[in-house]
Order: sequence, then structure tokens, then C-alpha cells
Amino acid sequence: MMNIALIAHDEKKQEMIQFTIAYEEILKRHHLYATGTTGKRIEEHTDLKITRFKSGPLGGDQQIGAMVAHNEMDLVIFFKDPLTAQPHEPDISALMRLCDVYYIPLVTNLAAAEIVIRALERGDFAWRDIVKQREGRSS
Ligand SMILES: O=C(CO)COP(=O)(O)O
Repeated sequence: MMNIALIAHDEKKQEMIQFTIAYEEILKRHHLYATGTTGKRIEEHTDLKITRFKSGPLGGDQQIGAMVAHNEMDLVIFFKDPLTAQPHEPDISALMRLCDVYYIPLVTNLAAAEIVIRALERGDFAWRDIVKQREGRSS
């Protein structure tokens, strides 16, 4: 079971809903986390159970970033809106930066998410279990 973050900006929420409906069978086998509004919308349209954080502009991206920093997040699926300025742009950058710091797979659009979700289904994320076991042993 992997810990997966689902985040979508307003213009991309419909896309995220369609994505989670399409891949519900795969996603339901994992622990799901989301920023507030994204999580609420997904729960309204699917049977997925989601741990909801605060809304993005109110700190949700940072809460997910904290999980990344603790090596508790295995995949971040973040449908970003590249055409609209966000008031919490620094938080968004910080989350993406932490994914790079900790080598956490981060996808920022639907096309990449489709590829990653199939990789997840194939077992390509097994290396994350190895990393987490090692961290567990060393701490
Ligand atoms: O703003 C977001 C990510 O930066 C998403 O937040 P919401 O899911 O609360 O809309």
C-alpha cells in the first residue's frame, strides 16, 4: 500500500474527478490524501476514502509537504493549473521542491498521471517499500 496525495487546482478539479473515477479500482488499494476541496470533490463522486488536509491556500500543500519531508508520501499527483496565478504559489513551489529533495515521484498533469498509475499497478513502486524499511531501520 502506498501513500498517495491527490491535489488539483480549481480549473483541474473536473479532470481529477474523472481520473479518480477511471482509476478508482487501483486507487482504493492505497492510502489517499488530498488538499481540502480536492478531497471533498473526489469523495462526492467516488467511494474512495481520503484523508483530507486543509484547502491548498490555507496550508494544505504545506501539510502534504510535511509528509514528504517525513518520507511518508510515496507519490504526489498534482493537477496544476498553469494558466492561473495562485495566491499560495510559494506553498506550491515548496511542495514541489520537497518532492525533488526526497526523490518522491511528482506528476503535474493528467498524461503523466495515467502513466504513473499504470506503473503503480505493475508494482513499479516496490522500491519505496525498500527505502521506507531502510529508513525505519536507521532511525
Ligand atoms: O490549491 C490547491 C493546491 O495548491 C488545492 O487546494 P484545494 O484542494 O483545497 O482546492
